[in-house]
Amino acid sequence: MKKIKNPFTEKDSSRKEYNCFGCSPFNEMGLKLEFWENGEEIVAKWMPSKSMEGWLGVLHGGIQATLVDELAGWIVLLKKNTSGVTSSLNIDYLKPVYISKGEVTIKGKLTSTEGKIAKIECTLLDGEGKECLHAKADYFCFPEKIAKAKYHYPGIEAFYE
Ligand SMILES: CCCCCCCC/C=C\CCCCCCCC(=O)SCCNC(=O)CCNC(=O)[C@H](O)C(C)(C)COP(=O)(O)OP(=O)(O)OC[C@H]1O[C@@H](n2cnc3c(N)ncnc32)[C@H](O)[C@@H]1OP(=O)(O)O
Repeated sequence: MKKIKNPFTEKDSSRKEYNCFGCSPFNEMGLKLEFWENGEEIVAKWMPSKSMEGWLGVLHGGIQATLVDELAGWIVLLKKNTSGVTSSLNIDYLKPVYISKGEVTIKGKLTSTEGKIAKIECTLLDGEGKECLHAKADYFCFPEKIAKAKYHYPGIEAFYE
């Protein structure tokens, strides 16, 4: 698997301005996600902690939703070569994600594009590899020019060494 570079950390102003709850390494409260590419799939691994709990021992469903939403956002950056915003997110919570089972894996891919909407599917596997969540996300994609001018999209080459 190929590690994806996070180009948003590289500007001088990043520490002050780059605060994405999902992926900024500078946001103390955030999830600090990092990403890998495996062919068509984008993959992240993340360690759940007690502070992210809902029901006793179970990873909060809102955090699970954030994990797949963030992954889908990066799938747009990497596979649509632009930036976008979540237009809809549908989640089937199939099994509880027990924090005690350790590191979860989130993976997903672009399945189709309908006009400005990228259709993305993601799964979340618990520490034992069991599929606990399946998500379908629709992402509204900005034209690349707008993404560059308004949304700090750095161009696809910035994500690779
Ligand atoms: C120095 C460091 C900097 C770092 C920077 C940060 C890096 C972060 C890195 C990585 C992050 C990636 C991961 C993200 C994960 C999180 C995702 C989220 O949480 S997203 C938030 C939740 N979602 C929403 O808030 C959507 C709310 N919904 C909407 O805005 C609308 O419903 C929308 C866009 C989904 C559909 O709206 P319609 O159906 O009306 O579509 P139409 O009219 O075609 O366009 C809407 C707007 O799009 C722009 N637009 C579209 N096409 C354009 C074009 N050709 N030219 C210019 N603008 C265009 C325009 O501004 C337009 O807005 P007008 O109302 O006209 O102001």
